[in-house]
Amino acid sequence: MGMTLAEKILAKASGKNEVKAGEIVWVKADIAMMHDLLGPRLIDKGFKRLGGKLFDKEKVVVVSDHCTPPATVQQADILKYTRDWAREFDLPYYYEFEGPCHQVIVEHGHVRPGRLILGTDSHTCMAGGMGAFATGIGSTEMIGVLLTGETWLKVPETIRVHWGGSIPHGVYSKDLILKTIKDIGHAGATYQALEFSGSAIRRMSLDERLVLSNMAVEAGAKTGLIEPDEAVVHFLRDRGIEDVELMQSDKDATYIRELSYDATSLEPQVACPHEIDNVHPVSAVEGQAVDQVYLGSCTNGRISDLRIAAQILKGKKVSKNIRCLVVPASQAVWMQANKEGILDVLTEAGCIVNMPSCGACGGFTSGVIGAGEVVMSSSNRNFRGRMGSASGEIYIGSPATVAATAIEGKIADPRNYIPKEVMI
Ligand SMILES: CC(C)[C@H](C(=O)O)[C@@H](O)C(=O)O
Ligand code: SF4
Repeated sequence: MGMTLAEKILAKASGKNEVKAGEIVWVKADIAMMHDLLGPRLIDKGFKRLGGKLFDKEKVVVVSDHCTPPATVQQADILKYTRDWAREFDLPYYYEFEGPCHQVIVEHGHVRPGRLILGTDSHTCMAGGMGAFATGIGSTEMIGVLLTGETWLKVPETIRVHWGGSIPHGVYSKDLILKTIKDIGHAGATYQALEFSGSAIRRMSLDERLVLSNMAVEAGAKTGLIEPDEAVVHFLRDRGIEDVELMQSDKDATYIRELSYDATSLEPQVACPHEIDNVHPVSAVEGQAVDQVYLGSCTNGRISDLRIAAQILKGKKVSKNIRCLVVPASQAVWMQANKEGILDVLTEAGCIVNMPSCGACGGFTSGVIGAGEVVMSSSNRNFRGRMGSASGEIYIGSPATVAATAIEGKIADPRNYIPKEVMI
């Protein structure tokens, strides 16, 4: 019987020829990833009590991103703890101040098609956009992975999400995933995998694909996969990685559910407070006043996102009534944006460019919101208190919607600001 991509990767990770949804398998991790907040400081005691020997330090990646730069003494202590731990175990892959872990592990070539990636963060699923089976696990579970390199997983059923047609002017992958989550619901794909397919997805850049897989968990999914293709091969080849296996779902694979859309008629979408599936077309919320806009995060802080924002904001000014924070998703993105003059364009327009970090996205550092403040954000979550005060309100949309909103100080339709010929 045919297998889905998720089943194929888990078959490989469990050393079997075939697995099927519902089966419980022991799997070997190709990468075990932790970050500062849910990493060493939480696992160290238990890990050492059980022997304290890493299964393979080449497969362990630690990224300090949530507490960078530290806003409190407690965060500074967490950073120091994490750094000391990485030194104690002589980890070859410890990254600090480089940006959110999910982006950093992609850029450094740890994410490859067919790999099983386990991380102590819910958005680990982002790596599925490169054709890996990637999922978040708890810190306690990570102790077992660090000691043995293994864990058990139930093979998930797969929902196929097909986006045919072509994406219209002013609409982006963020709009596709918001519409998808609206229909599935924020818990509608619990313990299932999403697999994105169709002509609209095939034509997307890797940057755009990663937005879809990043947000799979917002529908409750275990992971979000996209069949890897030449774009992934080129990306890895640029990083000196040649040996890339392009696995695909079999034609006769079984899906638990199939959703089919035509992207051609999609409008920009906005998730309204306080749930990510409370999604409406931008026309329904246009004019809603905001206090802050935030362009960043592992969801939508990549170079293509910054390019879109710069196209919209070039020669214009951010509304005087708001703060506009721009946070590149990594140091590499920051440097590329600098080289292209994007940071100048954004700064001249009145944006504040912060260092790559989880800071404002999760309400940890630089950029938290106060009581009753309203934000338009390019990130992935809008529950109460996510970015600071529990009485704040968060709207989520594409980088283009965020940039257009920055100009008006009110939620705005990006299609009014993008020259027709500019598409990514
Ligand atoms: C801090 C952590 C619990 C968290 C996650 O796991 O997703 C964070 O990265 C987020 O985006 O909310
Ligand atoms: S969603 Fe936000 S807080 Fe979570 S890893 Fe990404 S950037 Fe960091």
